[in-house]
Amino acid sequence: MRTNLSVEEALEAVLEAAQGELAVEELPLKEAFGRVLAEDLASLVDHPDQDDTAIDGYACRAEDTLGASPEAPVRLRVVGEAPAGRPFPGEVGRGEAVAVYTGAPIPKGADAVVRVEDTRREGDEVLLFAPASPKDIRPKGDDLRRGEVYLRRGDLLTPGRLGLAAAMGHPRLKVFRKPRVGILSTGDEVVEPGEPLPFGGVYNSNAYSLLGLVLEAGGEPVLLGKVPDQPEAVLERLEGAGPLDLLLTSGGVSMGEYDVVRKVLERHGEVVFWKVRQQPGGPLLFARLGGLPVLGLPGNPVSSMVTFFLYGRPFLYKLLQRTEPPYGRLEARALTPFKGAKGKKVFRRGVLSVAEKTVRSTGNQSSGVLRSMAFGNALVVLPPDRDAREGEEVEVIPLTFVP
Ligand SMILES: Nc1nc2c(c(=O)[nH]1)N[C@H]1C(S)=C(S)[C@@H](COP(=O)(O)OP(=O)(O)OC[C@H]3O[C@@H](n4cnc5c(N)ncnc54)[C@H](O)[C@@H]3O)O[C@H]1N2
Ligand code: MOO
Ligand SMILES: [Mg+2]
Repeated sequence: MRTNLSVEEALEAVLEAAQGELAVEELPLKEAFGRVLAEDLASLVDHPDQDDTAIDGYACRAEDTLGASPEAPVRLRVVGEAPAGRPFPGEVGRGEAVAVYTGAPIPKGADAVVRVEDTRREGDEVLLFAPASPKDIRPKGDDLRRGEVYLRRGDLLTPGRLGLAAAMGHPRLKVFRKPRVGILSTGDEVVEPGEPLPFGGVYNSNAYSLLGLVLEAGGEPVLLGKVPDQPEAVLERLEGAGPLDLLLTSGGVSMGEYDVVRKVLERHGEVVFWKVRQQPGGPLLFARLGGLPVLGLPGNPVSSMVTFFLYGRPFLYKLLQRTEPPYGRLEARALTPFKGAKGKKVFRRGVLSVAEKTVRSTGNQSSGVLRSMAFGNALVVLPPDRDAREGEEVEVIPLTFVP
């Protein structure tokens, strides 16, 4: 077993365990939102499929309209119309115009359009107060070209990308199966919300903040409930967990006599590492139980969330072959001081303003104060042995869903 790893070493070990291909399933478009594509998608069509008009107006020949102005309007004969979806069947000749509506193909013979606001209709004729121009013609393939790949294996299906898949003509999409992530809470003191809280008890918040984080990262959470701090109880629940791609346990990984998760995994599994030089989350444990990777998250509510974010989320991204990194990084100016720690990389919770490029502390930074994760939107990263003073530039990891 390795111990006292750096954050980078720990991440490398966790990612090494994210092996194997997730099965692929085919879903109709309406069920594919938020899923990850398992295939490259090429467009089945050109869009627009031919030159079309971006405005409501008249299509004509530009050379017929040169110099048109309110003082010297040009008069054209209207020979027909082309609403979107109903192309004009004929051809536009000299001195002629066709009434066109946004999205309609440009009629044969025309090479320019004038907006309806710059015209006046007079029966079969139209007066143009401005020259027609080709700038409002959207060329064929302006948006999409047939055969070109616009979405790739590993791309998350965001609203825009789901629409793009539809625009390319695909009714069904191949996506990766969601990785199944077990969530097991441990602790004699842990009680489900809704039950009376005994003296010294604490409501089980970890299961639900982890559930949210798993969903956000594209996994399928499998709630395995809560077990007391007894090795037999932990083992029994783990063995009955069903097929999983990753198991999260919360609590029971530190130095205490009743920190049984570590003991169970040492005895019945293989502990890959225990303890990372970071705060919060220092007691993090990573193990294998049979073939199953297990992240033993420290029980403190902030610690379990931060360690999932830093290790569990990249694990799931790798399994899902995501094209985007699991989180971004940026620099911001500290509006408050942030306290570092000796020999440890520190992740303080902050409120980041992207517009101002500033970050301030959420206040009480104890690992037991979950409000810092509920109202903070970023982690402020401090290298070992470094405090940040007010006004200093600091590294920040936004705690938001990366598209
Ligand atoms: N002597 C030492 N004591 C501790 C150390 C250490 O290095 N030496 N490390 C501290 C750090 S850092 C952390 S983090 C915690 C980690 O503790 P465990 O993973 O063993 O977790 P527990 O002892 O079971 O619980 C810790 C804390 O979190 C609360 N908790 C647990 N589960 C939940 C839950 N599902 N929902 C809400 N809150 C939960 C629990 O009641 C405790 O207050 O150890 C330090 N100790
Ligand atoms: O590292 Mo513990 O995770 O601070 O409270
Ligand atoms: Mg403990």
